[in-house]
Amino acid sequence: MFKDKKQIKYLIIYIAIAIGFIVIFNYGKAGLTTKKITYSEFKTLLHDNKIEKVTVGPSTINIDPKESAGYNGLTLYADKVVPDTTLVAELEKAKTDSGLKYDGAPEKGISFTEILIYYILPFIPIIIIGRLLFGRMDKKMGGGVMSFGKNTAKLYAEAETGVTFKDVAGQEEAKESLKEIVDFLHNPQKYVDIGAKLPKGALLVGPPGTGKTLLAKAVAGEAKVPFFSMSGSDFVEMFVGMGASRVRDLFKQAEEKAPCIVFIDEIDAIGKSREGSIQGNDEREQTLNQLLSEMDGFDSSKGVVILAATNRPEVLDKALLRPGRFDRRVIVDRPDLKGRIAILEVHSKDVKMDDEVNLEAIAKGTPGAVGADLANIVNEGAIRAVKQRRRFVIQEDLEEAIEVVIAGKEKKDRIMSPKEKSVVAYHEVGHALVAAMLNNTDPVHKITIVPRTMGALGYTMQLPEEEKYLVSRDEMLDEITVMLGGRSAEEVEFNIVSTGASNDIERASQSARRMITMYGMSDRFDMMGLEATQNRYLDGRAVMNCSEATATIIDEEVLNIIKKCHNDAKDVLNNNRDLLTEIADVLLEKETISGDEFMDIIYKKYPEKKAEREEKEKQKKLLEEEAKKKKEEREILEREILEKELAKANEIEQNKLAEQNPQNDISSQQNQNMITDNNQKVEGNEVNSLAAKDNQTENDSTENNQW
Ligand SMILES: Nc1ncnc2c1ncn2[C@@H]1O[C@H](COP(=O)(O)OP(=O)(O)OP(=O)(O)O)[C@@H](O)[C@H]1O
Ligand SMILES: [Zn+2]
Repeated sequence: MFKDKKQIKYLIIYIAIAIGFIVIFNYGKAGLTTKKITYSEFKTLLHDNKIEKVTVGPSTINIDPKESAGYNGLTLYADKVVPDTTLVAELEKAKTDSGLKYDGAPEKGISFTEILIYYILPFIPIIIIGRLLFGRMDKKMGGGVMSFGKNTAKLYAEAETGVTFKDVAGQEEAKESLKEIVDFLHNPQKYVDIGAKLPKGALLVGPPGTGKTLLAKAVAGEAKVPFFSMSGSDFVEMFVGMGASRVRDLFKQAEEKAPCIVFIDEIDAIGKSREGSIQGNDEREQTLNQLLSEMDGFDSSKGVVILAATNRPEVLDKALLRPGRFDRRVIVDRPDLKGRIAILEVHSKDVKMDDEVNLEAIAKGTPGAVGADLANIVNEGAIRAVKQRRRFVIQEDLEEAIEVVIAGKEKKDRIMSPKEKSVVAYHEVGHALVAAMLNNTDPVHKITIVPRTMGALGYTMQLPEEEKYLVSRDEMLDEITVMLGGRSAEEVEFNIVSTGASNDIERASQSARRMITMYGMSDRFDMMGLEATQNRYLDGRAVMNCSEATATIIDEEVLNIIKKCHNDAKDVLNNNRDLLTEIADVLLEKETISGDEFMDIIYKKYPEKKAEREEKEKQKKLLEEEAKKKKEEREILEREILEKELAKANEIEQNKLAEQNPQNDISSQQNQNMITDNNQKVEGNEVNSLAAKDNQTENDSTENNQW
């Protein structure tokens, strides 16, 4: 009920004020109109004839003094302590002397007026203050203690996000599909007039950190409309029925502020499919139903557009994806090389960089990284520059930042025994050497045995020479062999096995399994699909799709692959014991060696490898040039086709106009312009769809053999 400390603080203040009021009122009862005096003082007043009236009760005596007694109208009372046998005689005497009135009274109960004054009245100001306090709190924090249903909780509203499409880099396809929504928000009437059905919602789908939230904000920013955002998990937080009422409130607010963007992050938290859940989750279902009916209910011509983000589109309820709801799907995938360069550029805009900094190299070194990672790398680099008292970020800062983001900070103070250090060195060189000797592997970029905070005792970094969208069977096998090369080196050199290879083993087994179950790379099962990806955008988790008997055979096949690769790795290392020792010694001495240093040692023994590498690089350059030329040719061709079509369309249109209206030259001219405009738009779209790449991200792009 109390969501944070602030709320508890308010409650304490409230109670304190309440107690204060009660004390004041009760003090008033005791001390403001009555005064206690001693029994002897009472007797003195009585003898001096200064009393108007006395009422004798079982335990107290109430006294109304005369004005001459000087008590300013206070009522007095005294405790009746001792049995006073002469009291009645004295009262009788005073009655004759000065007309005193006296009476006996039973101990009286509390009268209704007293209850009203002393016990009810004080609560009125308390209630008023309480309402004021909590009312204010509601407004500040939304949905506070006194208004459970009213939703503003965690609703995050921005009048203007200030984010534009320029801030989102490398998501060109996604931006293209969202531009339409921006245009619609700018000018809904245009669409209404022509009778076009307007988009109600779009679903942004992609892995975490690729910029879905950023894109949604950019749509709002470009259209200059308010941005409401809420996370799916906030809807299903508190009590049953809350979620639905929050949805209702959210839409009510949005309609008041239309045109605007409503962004629901993690929509899978409420939008999970209702089928298949036997138990059912009433709260979530209610919330989802409310969302569906709100989406159906609102009038899209007002200009409310709902954007939702998820990285698990496959679990969403089909009803959410039907026309009129989230019928558009915008893929926000991991950026490719070009995208990564662009993202790095965006984030280094406000960072002072040395002229030598090569962002392309950084982008090449981070296959698989998403926008959030890259933003993080630039920032880590800047922090490192500050630490080293430099005014500019240099390439080295960024290189180091990549490693910090991948493997954690260096832990130079960890002391390892020389024996352990040597095991780690051989392990890493094992990975690197196997990679260098096999044909279908990525070049080694760096080998290090400086421990890192994220558990790595050392690692070997390989970087692909170019963006890869497809991985062949041979490449997968060689990759597995490289992963197993670390442990193999320990065996070959020390004839021991250690716990250090657990991560290698896990990844190798996973790759081997996928080869069989998902990629159709085994003879035994041919192209039979045995596993289905469940979670393409999150972690690629898969579910088995076969009988138990088959699963047993799959295990056998996985084991066969692993055994073969393990043996291959050991063979490579046994054949190159000299290199293994030499490089391990260098690594133990230097702790980190670069890919070039490493390859130089290899080239001494295998000069032909050097020639091979050079040949490869030459080929690559040629290919690049060819691709560039082809692209230019294609553009020229497209332009020619377009021009021809344009001319044809103009001709037809002109002929038509001439028939209809032979005199009116001006309007025909105008129409011609319009046609040109339209055609230009077509051109833009065509170029774009041709440029759209088949962005296949199946390959495991992190190639760091952590130990
Ligand atoms: N394409 C991009 N261009 C520029 N910056 C980006 C891009 N993608 C991500 N970022 C950076 O990463 C941060 C996090 O991105 P964002 O929160 O939008 O990711 P998301 O896809 O919504 O992630 P999640 O699914 O975890 O919510 C952004 O604030 C931004 O700094
Ligand atoms: Zn390893």
